[in-house]
Amino acid sequence: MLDLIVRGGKLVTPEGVRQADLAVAEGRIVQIAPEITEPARQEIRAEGLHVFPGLIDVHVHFNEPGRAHWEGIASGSAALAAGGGTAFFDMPLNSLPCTLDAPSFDQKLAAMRASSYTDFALWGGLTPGNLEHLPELAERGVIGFKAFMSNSGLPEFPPCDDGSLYEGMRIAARLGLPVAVHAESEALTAHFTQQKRRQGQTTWRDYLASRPVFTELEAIQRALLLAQETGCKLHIVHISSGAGVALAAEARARGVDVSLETCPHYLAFTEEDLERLGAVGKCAPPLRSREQQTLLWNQVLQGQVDIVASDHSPSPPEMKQGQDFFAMWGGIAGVQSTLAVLLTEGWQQRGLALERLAALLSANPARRFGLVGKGLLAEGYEADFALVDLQQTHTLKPQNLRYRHPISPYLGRSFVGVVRETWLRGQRVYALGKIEKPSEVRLLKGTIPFETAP
Ligand SMILES: NC(=O)N[C@H]1NC(=O)NC1=O
Ligand SMILES: [Zn+2]
Ligand SMILES: [Zn+2]
Repeated sequence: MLDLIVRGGKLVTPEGVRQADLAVAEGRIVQIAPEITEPARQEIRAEGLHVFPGLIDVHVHFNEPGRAHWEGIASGSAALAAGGGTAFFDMPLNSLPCTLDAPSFDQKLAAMRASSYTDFALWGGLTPGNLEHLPELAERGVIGFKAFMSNSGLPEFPPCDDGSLYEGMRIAARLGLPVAVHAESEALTAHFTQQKRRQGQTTWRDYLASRPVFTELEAIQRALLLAQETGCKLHIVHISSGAGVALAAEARARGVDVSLETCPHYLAFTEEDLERLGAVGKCAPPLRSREQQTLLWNQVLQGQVDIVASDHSPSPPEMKQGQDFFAMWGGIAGVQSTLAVLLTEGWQQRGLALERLAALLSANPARRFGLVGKGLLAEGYEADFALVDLQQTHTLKPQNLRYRHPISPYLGRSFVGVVRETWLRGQRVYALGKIEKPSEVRLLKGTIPFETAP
């Protein structure tokens, strides 16, 4: 007996969109066919709806333990599910302690198991002070190591100097795990920041001027060189500029093992929007010019960007206020809106094919990080999916947001598509505004072997 049949939905598969029935047993997709006649315990009618693979957001900061007043695992993962997501990779910082060794990993894992509505993976931190702890983090099952090349905004997570990044990449290469970098030059951004602040220039325009595109390019270039030299798998998070993507794509063409991530906010906003958004739109790297955004969109459409992730990094409202733009928290709250942004700005407005959209949000994250059985609507894969009505539109209101604080640059914006339901391994976790706890959530580990020859 089957557990579930999803009837007559338009399935978004790598081969394109096709209308079919989808059958689930024991949490997996067991059959996809024009008409499934076997009996099932439950049926859902999906005629007129699209069925997307569940989003896998490889970049969020849910900040728990320690800073649940900024966000939280329950609120953050509920927001993800409300946006069609079924798994997230939590960053090793903004939580207290940061995920820098085995005990802090264990603490975060316990918090995740207690509160998450979806599956998850954990990034371990790579900082100058924890190189000797990388092997124990690998044994625990981190998905990779995250390093900052510039100030993280938090003293407890210091950036890597070149030497530490090089050594960390050597260790990561030996362990078979990727290194993710926040690529902005500390030397240059610190220089421009001090220059501006010394002159009392602290507006949003001054903040933009302190982090020009070339400060991102310089760090990307250096990370690529170090990855090439050490043989480490590199993932560049939140590339904000078309120029940055071009640089990394060139290196990939020469054989560097690098994956490229951008975020919905770089695709949805430009620097001119900062005047209106204020601190709600502050992030690092910052929003870019229309020209850089156009280039970035073309690269997304041409398949040069691998992954779109939210970099959801909110703070309490009081940290987003004041006169000094440099002093405010930098981070965008967006984990609930990724699919909505790509459907509207990508599919509707720029002709991004739905199967390419699903590759950016689900299949590529699963493939790059070795999540076997995740990220596709195909037989044998886990039954993680979202039912989406593309006939409907919606305008994002504060009461729709499931975040700890109802703050988001997308408030008031209209989007095509409404997520009706989200299912994790054959269990409904979200339906029409209501969130439900699944019987089990899992720590996802990559299948890359972490003990390879030295
Ligand atoms: N610490 C932290 O979450 N920083 C993030 N925020 C942001 O805008 N960029 C980041 O790297
Ligand atoms: Zn970052
Ligand atoms: Zn981040």
